[in-house]
Amino acid sequence: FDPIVLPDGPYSKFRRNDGLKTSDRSIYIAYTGGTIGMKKTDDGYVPEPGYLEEVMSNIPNFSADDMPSYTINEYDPLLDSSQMNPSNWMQIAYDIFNVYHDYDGFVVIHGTDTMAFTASALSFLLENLDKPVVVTGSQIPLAETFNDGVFNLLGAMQLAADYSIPEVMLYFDHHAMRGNRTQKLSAWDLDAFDSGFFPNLVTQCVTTVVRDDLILDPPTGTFAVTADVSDINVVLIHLYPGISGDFVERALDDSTIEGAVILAYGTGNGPVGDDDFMSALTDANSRGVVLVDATQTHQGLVNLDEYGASLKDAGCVSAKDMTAEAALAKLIYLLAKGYSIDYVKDMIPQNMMGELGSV
Ligand SMILES: NC(=O)C[C@H](N)C(=O)O
Repeated sequence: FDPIVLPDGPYSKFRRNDGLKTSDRSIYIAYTGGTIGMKKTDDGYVPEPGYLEEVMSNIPNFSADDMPSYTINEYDPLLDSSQMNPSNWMQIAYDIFNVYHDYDGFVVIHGTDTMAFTASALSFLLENLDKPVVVTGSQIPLAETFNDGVFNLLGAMQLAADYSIPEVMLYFDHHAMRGNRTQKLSAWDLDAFDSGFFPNLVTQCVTTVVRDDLILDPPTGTFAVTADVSDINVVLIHLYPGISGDFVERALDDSTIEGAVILAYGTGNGPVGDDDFMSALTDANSRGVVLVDATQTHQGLVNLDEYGASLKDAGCVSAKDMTAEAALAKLIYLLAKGYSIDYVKDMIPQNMMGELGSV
């Protein structure tokens, strides 16, 4: 990007400009678990209650003058994010809902493994969000001398306090991305997340660079959490060479399944010449299962009209350039809202929360 043409932090229209100092602002931290707060033991890293807050209190940066005051709600139990399911997304959504009017912004401390799923889900669940929600964590625990957690958490906290960006963001390695565009690309690199074709919303350089032009417009409605996704049964089927119709049929053979994301190749392709495979999908579609074709690639755009035959012939609708995480979260959310099957199919390829479409 060109720093000359982009709004520098202080000039961003989302910079809070009410004369208050950062230290006069308060943020709420929902601490769900993850490596960032883990303690080293003889058995490896383990989440330990109270430990993250203790480590934070020993790092002066967290109580510096240019930091907001904060309240930490530590979840019980603290979870490795690989243990999370949609009912944990609801726990976070209701948690933020309950204290929404008491804080300037929100940070969700979360494990990295399923962070992109949670960030995607929250972007739909937190309806009419007009305050920042910043999801973060780290690859190395905060308690280690060399760690990425300290900058991730400091950056997330300042962003939640100083900017009124009305979005769920994922902050990692000095940049904030739109949450529902992110994927975890590395279990090794400290720059672990990326938002595909979609540029970073905020980049922490010597100053903070904010892409005002990309940030969602503030909502007109009232903040609410109206969908409960805890019990929605949706499956994700990752295509691979040799996948059989029998496998797909068994994966979908459950009357409680309401939807399926088919994680297809490249621009949404699959083995359309395999009649068993196609009829497994066609049958599910005729039973009312909403089938969504999303790409396996990190940068891709599903185009079901590219070739003569496509998964559209079996009833799939296009997730366009949505990530698998966003497609799954959006499908679950729309089904939880109780919309008709036709309406859900209609909405999947349409932009709702900035999750799809080019800039
Ligand atoms: N870096 C991490 O946070 C990974 C951890 N397994 C988690 O997702 O909770």
